[in-house]
Amino acid sequence: MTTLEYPKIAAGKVRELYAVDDEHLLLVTSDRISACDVVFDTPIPDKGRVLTAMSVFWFSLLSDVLPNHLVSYEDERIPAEVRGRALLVRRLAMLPLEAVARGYLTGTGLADYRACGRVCGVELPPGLTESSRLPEPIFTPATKADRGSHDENIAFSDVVGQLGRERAEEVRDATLAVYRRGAEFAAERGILLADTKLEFGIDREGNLVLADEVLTPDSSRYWPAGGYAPDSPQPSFDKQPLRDWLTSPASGWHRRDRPGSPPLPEDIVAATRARYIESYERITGRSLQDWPA
Ligand SMILES: C[C@H](c1ccccc1)n1cc(-c2ncnc(N)c2C#N)cn1
Repeated sequence: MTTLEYPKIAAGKVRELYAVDDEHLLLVTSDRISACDVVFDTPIPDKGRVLTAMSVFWFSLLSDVLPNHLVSYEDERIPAEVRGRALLVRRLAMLPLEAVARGYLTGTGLADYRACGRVCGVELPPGLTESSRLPEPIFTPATKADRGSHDENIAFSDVVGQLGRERAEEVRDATLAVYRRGAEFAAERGILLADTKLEFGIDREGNLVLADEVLTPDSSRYWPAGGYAPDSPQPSFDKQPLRDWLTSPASGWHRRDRPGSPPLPEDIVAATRARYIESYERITGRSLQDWPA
C-alpha cells in the first residue's frame, strides 16, 4: 500500500490523516515546519521521524496515566514511504477542544493575564511577568480553530457546557496529569515544557483516550532549562534558529506584507534539524538512528 491508496480525511499544517479501515487511521507527520504562522516549503529532514518517535516514547511513559490511541509504528499497513514518521492509531470520536496545560506564563496566556489577571477564568496572583513559572500548572482549554485562524481560550465552564461536568473534569485532570509527568521528566533532562496542547477522543467503550501527538516540540513549548529567566521571552529549544533568521534582515521576510514563505538556507535547515534531534535524544536517552526510517 502507499498513502495515496488510503483516503485522506484531514490535513493540518505539517500532518495528514488517512483512513485505513473502519477502526484505524494513519497519522502521518511530514518534514514541514511552521513558525511565526508561516509554513515553509523547505523541509527539515527527519523532523517527521523525531516527532513520531517522540510521541511513541511519551505514550509509553504515560500508559499508566490513561490509555492512548497508538496501535503501531511498524505495522504492515504502514506504507514504506512514510515508515518512521507515521502511526497506525485507533479511530476515536474526537473531543472538539484543544486541551492545554500551562506551567509558565507566555503567549495568549500572558496576554489574557495582562488584560484581566486571569487565564481561561483561572485567577492568577499579581506580579507575574513574561515566562513566569506559575504557582502550579493550570488547565487552559481552547476552541479548535479553523485552518488559518488561532484557537480561542475558553473557560472550564464552557468545557462543562460542551462535555458535561464529569467528562470535563476527566479531561482537565488527564491534561494536568500528562503535563505534570512530562514537565517533571523533561526538566530532569534540561528541557522546560512551558505548556502543551493535547487532543482526546472517546473509544467505543466510552473511555477517554489520549490521541494526536503528545508532548512534542510542535505541540508544546520546549525551553532550554539552562539560562531560564522570567521577565523576558525564552528561546525555543527547537525553532529559535529559524525564528532568529526569519526576523533578521537576511531573510527578506517582513511580517507586515508576509510575501509567503522564503526558502530556508542550508545552515538554518541543518541547525533546526539538529535541535529537533537533540530534543528527542535528550528526552528519551535514545539515538534517532535506532528509530525506523
Ligand atoms: C487534529 C488531528 C489531525 C491530525 C492530522 C492532520 C489533521 C488533523 N486529528 C486527529 C484525529 C483523529 N480522529 C479520530 N481518531 C483519532 N485517533 C484521531 C487522532 N489522532 C482527527 N483530527
